[in-house]
Amino acid sequence: MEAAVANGPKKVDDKRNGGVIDGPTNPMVTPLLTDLYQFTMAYAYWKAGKHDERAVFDLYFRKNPFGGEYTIFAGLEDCIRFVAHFNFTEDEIAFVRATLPPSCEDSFFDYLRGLDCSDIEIYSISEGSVVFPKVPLLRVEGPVAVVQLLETPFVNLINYASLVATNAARHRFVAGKSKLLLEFGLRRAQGPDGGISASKYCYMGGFDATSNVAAGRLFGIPLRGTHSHAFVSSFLSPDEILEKSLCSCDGSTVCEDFVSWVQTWLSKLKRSKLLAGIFGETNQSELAAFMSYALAFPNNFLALVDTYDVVRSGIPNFCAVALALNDLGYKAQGIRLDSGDLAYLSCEARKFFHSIETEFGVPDFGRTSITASNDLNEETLDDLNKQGHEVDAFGIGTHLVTCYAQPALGVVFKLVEINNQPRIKLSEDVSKVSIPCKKRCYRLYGKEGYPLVDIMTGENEPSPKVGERILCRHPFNESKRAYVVPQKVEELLKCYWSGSSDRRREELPPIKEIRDRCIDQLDRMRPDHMRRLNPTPYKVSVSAKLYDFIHFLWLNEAPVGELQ
Ligand SMILES: Nc1ncnc2c1ncn2[C@@H]1O[C@H](COP(=O)(O)OP(=O)(O)OP(=O)(O)O)[C@@H](O)[C@H]1O
Ligand SMILES: O=P(O)(O)OC[C@H]1O[C@H](OP(=O)(O)OP(=O)(O)O)[C@H](O)[C@@H]1O
Ligand SMILES: O=C(O)c1cccnc1
Ligand SMILES: [Mg+2]
Repeated sequence: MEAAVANGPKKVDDKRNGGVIDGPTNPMVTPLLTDLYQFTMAYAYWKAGKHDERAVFDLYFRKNPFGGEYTIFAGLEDCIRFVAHFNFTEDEIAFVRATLPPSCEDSFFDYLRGLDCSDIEIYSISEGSVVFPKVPLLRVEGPVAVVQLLETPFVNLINYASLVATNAARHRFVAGKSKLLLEFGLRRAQGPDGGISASKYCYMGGFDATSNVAAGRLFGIPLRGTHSHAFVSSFLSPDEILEKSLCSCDGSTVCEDFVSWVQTWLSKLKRSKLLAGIFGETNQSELAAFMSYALAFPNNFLALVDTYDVVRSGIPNFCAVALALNDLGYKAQGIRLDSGDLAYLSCEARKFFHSIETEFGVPDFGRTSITASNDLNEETLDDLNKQGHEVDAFGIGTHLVTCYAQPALGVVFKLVEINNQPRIKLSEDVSKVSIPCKKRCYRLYGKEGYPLVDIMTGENEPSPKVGERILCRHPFNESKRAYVVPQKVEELLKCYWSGSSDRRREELPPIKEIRDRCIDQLDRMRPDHMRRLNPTPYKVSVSAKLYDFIHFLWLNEAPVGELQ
């Protein structure tokens, strides 16, 4: 196994494109990360002399997740990194040999030994795009046995990535653009890879930062964090603080006894006009924890205020420390609420901060940041909005990273053509019938600049043209069709891996660029596709020619029943 994470992923120098492709982020992503049947099929293809037949597979999903009408496509870069490094080590070949029945011929393993993805071509929608059911996210072409070996890892790499990026985008949609969204899910994620992937793809889907340090290092994602209840409850009293001096922010003065200074502020607050009667004796061990944290991080003081009593202790204690820091030229960052009624408590905190700004003339104190966490999800965010709240930042873990509302996206990988012969997979369930042929896919935009419809055509059909009317048909429902005169036509599938051919491939953009694409595309969607309750389905269609062909092939392949 390659020690990719510890020593930095292996690199492949793709000279034709002037770019270096790193190896998979996770060293567990090897050619063995597949289902056994991919190897048994590879052997059977090989034995039948079919292994090099040129196959075309589409990777797509059938239904948008979370009851929505859109999905964010993520995971492409990991697929490309995987194919760029696809080959078997001797150990892996020995394991496959020991796993398959002894009757399998030796030459098959020589064949495996020589395999790589130089004969594979991958056309893909750009990562971070808004995508819809049935439209291929990836079209993978190459020798059937090799493409088949890629099925499971590709579906694995795209399924959760796209699901969690979509979940992040949906949380962003409800929270609103102005809120800071922090992903706090590592401890609750499905294992280390779940945690790392969640941090990466939540950032891609529109979160601002993660608490996951390893993800910050691997992907350059902004890191953020506060502190825990354990830190607060670990202090017993202010007497524990031995080093009490704090230098002012500009270094010009030293406050020799920060602890007493904070106590003085607390007394002033207790006696103040606007705050009188709100609180009495605050919890002194909590105050000690806040003071210690401020002494350690005077520029980044953010206090968790719900360990004992938010209004009677946490907020006044925070304010006393923040005001003492303010006297030394430091600006406190804010508070975190992690229990109770987050709408009510955030409003109480805001009132408290405004009163201090007014009474003590501390500029901007009223705008001190309020972070909320505790089992948040789309519904609670929506509810908080309806009630009215004063939260500036949300820390979200469990529901976000485990995709609590829907655990899988149901991505599939289907053969659509072999040796230039279109293939179809039939099903009693029409939504499961595959769309045959090597296809091109386009997004057509309307007058108002919104995407109107995605259309799939046969590979050799002329592309839709701006200003030219084109008939868009539902792939399976005869009566659903519409003419569209596109104002803009965007071809969706671009070459991201061209094997050893001379075809130019697209660069793999940095994660920040993918995130910007995602945010930008979501912004340009028609609002009724985006709403949470009963969103309008986005139309996915095929050309008239492809429609006719699908139904010709369907009739051709389906046996005619006989009534007795
Ligand atoms: N104003 C609100 N409207 C709707 N849901 C809220 C509101 N405030 C908090 N919540 C949610 O309500 C749930 C409260 O959780 P829970 O019943 O475990 O209480 P708690 O406040 O965490 O108590 P504990 O002190 O035990 O931690 C959380 O999921 C939280 O996100
Ligand atoms: O609630 P989530 O969306 O998963 O966000 C992450 C949670 O993790 C921490 O809780 P902790 O591990 O201390 O557990 P607890 O709050 O459930 O006691 C933090 O205080 C958040 O509440
Ligand atoms: O930094 C935090 O406040 C944090 C990080 C992870 C989980 N809960 C909280
Ligand atoms: Mg919690």
